Amino acid sequence: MTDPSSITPRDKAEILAQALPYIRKFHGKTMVIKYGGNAMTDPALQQDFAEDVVLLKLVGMNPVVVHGGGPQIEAALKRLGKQGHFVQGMRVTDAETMEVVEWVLAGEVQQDIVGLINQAGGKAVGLTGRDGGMIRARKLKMLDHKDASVEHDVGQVGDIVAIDPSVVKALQDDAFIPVVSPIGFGEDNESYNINADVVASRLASVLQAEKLVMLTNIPGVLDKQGQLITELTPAQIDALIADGTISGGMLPKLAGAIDAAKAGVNAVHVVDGRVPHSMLLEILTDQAYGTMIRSE
Ligand SMILES: Nc1ncnc2c1ncn2[C@@H]1O[C@H](COP(=O)(O)OP(=O)(O)O)[C@@H](O)[C@H]1O
Ligand SMILES: CC(=O)N[C@@H](CCC(=O)OP(=O)(O)O)C(=O)O
Repeated sequence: MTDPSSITPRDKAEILAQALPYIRKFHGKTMVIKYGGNAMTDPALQQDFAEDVVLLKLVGMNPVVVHGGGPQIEAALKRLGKQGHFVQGMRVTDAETMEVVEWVLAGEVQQDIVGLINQAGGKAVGLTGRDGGMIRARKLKMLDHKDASVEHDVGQVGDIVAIDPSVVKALQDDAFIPVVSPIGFGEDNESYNINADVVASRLASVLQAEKLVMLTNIPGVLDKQGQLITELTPAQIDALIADGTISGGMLPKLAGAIDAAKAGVNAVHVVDGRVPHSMLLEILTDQAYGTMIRSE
């Protein structure tokens, strides 16, 4: 993979010229960008991210940002003397944790991203799954990956029942950039904490997005030797889960990626968000970054 910091002016001109067919091809298309909490730790990178999102919008695409915030929730819990706990990549969410999740995701992380996009010249609007009745959820019934007779109680973690994308579409049509926090609502108006990868994947499917780009803190999916795997099929992913190569936060990411690819999202990529402008390079150049997930 090319390190973008080593690109010369001549390379830059080449990249700009290369971008034209992609700009034409993706005009009017929806790009769902999952911005992982681990990819947003550096302020300079956050600003680059916001500028890239605005650039996509200005050249005629429809970026939709779904953000995470796992490390930021973790830090807030620590300040309250609470220790976070995960089962198969999902945070065990009791009532107090749910309050922290809502306040950190919708109050802090989302508003930071909205502010940065607006500063970069875009018009971002922050939403949770409650807004416009977007994300209906119920309590997740989580079965063990290795032994399906074992069920884990992960508290107020949501399983998506349905996504109504009309609020996102209305905002897109009015030139706004939606920034979605992964919080759903239940039948009794209770809140659910939903993994941001799951929300991004489902939203990409429902919107029939052209691409789903998941920005994280690793070059892509790695094999047992730590080498980057550039392409993966569902069968290969199953094998990597079974032998323990894929674990933790990569589990919901890849489950979501497969679902989106199968639902007709043309390209699903897991990309290193710590590399400046990796999302833009992925969308607007010939260069492939990270891991692409295929539907078969
Ligand atoms: N085979 C694998 N390849 C790459 N990352 C993996 C793999 N298995 C587990 N992981 C973990 O998944 C993490 C990415 O998921 P996560 O921490 O949830 O990030 P994000 O906040 O971007 O969603 C990586 O940092 C890594 O620790
Ligand atoms: C159920 C569940 O695990 N929810 C996540 C929501 C945030 C998230 O997904 O953040 P990242 O994308 O940064 O990992 C959590 O509480 O951490």
